[in-house]
Amino acid sequence: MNRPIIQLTGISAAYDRKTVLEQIDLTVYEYDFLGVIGPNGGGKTTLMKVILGLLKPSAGEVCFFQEGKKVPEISMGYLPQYNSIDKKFPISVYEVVLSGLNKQKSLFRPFTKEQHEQVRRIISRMGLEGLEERPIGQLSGGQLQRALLGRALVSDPQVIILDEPNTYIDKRFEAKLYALLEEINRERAIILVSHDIGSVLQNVKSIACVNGTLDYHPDTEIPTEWIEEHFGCPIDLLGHGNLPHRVLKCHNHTSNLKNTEA
Ligand SMILES: Nc1ncnc2c1ncn2[C@@H]1O[C@H](COP(=O)(O)OP(=O)(O)OP(=O)(O)O)[C@@H](O)[C@H]1O
Repeated sequence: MNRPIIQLTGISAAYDRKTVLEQIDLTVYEYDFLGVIGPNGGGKTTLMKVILGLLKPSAGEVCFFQEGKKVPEISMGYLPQYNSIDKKFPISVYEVVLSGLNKQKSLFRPFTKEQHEQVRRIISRMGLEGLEERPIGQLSGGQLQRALLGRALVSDPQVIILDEPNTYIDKRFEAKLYALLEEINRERAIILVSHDIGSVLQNVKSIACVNGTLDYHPDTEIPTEWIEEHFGCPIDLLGHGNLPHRVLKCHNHTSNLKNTEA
């Protein structure tokens, strides 16, 4: 078994007085490919914000590990939700990818030659050559997603967190995206938030279902009956391959925080 890199223990999170996540335990391993699924508003993005350190949990602990030793932080790349991106922002593909290195840049110093080379390598790996100077507002959904994936990857982080990377891309590009993610997963862990349970089950190694609480499944050998019993979230299941198309029933999480004021 690979070693843990991220460990969440007893995590709760709230906005103002509204509790969104309660008593979450989760371990992410080296070279893990964790699919995070759950209904709208279930707290998936909030969980990612807690992992990224963008939101302080109201309870619990987030620990990081490197080569089996506890460390204060690990490097993480983040691809935010498509609808959180301002497509009118006047920034080119090259600048978007380069911005993924901001944390590694010395203050008041320009980017180094090596950093620019790294940006060019990633642009080529993402299949975006020739589009370097194009403003993001003039990209297709798939091209923009690849630019954002390049931004998440350019710093060579230990884990990348992708929040709905398949939004607004067609099924043909989705297959390419998963092929690319499989390749990336040979080098680092991936946490993938997605509504598309069918694709997630086919591509990831482990599953976390988030709906206020978290239901973890260490593999994806999940029988349909198990999905019905445990994943009973009101999510559209867009089935692929052997998975049937169905809309799931009510969820079986131990608590429903939707209307709970902490
Ligand atoms: N900044 C915020 N301030 C107040 N409430 C918030 C904030 N962000 C999210 N929420 C609320 O927290 C709950 C969980 O939101 P979150 O975005 O984590 O869910 P999600 O599972 O990622 O949803 P979706 O699938 O729709 O992206 C929702 O009820 C949402 O309205």
